[in-house]
Amino acid sequence: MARGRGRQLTQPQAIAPEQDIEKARRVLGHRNLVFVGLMGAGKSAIGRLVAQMLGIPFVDSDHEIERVSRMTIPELFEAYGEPEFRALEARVIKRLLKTGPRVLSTGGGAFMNDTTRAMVLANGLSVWLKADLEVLWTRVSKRDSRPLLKTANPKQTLSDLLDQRYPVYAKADVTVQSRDDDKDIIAAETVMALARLDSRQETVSDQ
Ligand SMILES: Nc1ncnc2c1ncn2[C@@H]1O[C@H](COP(=O)(O)OP(=O)(O)OP(=O)(O)O)[C@@H](O)[C@H]1O
Ligand SMILES: O=C(O)C1=C[C@@H](O)[C@@H](O)[C@H](O)C1
Ligand SMILES: [Mg+2]
Repeated sequence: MARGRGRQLTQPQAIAPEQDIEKARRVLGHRNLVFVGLMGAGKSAIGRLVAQMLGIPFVDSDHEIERVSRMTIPELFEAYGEPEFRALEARVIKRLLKTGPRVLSTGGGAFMNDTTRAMVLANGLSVWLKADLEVLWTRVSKRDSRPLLKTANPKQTLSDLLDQRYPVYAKADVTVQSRDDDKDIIAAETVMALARLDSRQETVSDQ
């Protein structure tokens, strides 16, 4: 009993308040909650948890691309190159955005594509999971499944991508800091950030 209380006291943010979950669902409506951000930011891991918290389905565009093409992402890059991959990614995301509500975690480059970004901004609610280079590097260096990081100096490549992409990811509707805290905490913070959008709408319509 005492142990249970202790856990609650040390991790209070890991559970979003029920009224915030309700507000977040209301804000989302029938749209997709679209996670964007660099490789390793946690779009897939946190997106899945947020979907569980909101009680809505989860889909990952990288997995969906692999499912429809019956190829892995490294194989697609190898066989067709990045432009073809981006075109396929845009088609898959366009289709996924038609069904909601759900959580859609995208591949790291999806929101950089003008067509995909315009579709996401028009039809979804976007969340940028923002993380520091060191956090990202610790995570992505554990696996070598990212074709864009198959370079002579992958950490420098990741740093360059961060410089290029962060101004564009910043166009997302909401930004949440991803860091080495418990994944449930980051997921709960996302839900609470969505709930705050609902309060803003109420404030505006009340005036
Ligand atoms: N808050 C966290 N604490 C610890 N590990 C985390 C956290 N968030 C994510 N991770 C881990 O980091 C790794 C990368 O996360 P994930 O695959 O979700 O990133 P991603 O943004 O989907 O990357 P990609 O663009 O390559 O698909 C995974 O092993 C995941 O479990
Ligand atoms: O950041 C990127 O451009 C990518 C991230 C991954 O999720 C994959 O979509 C692919 O490896 C490209
Ligand atoms: Mg992912």
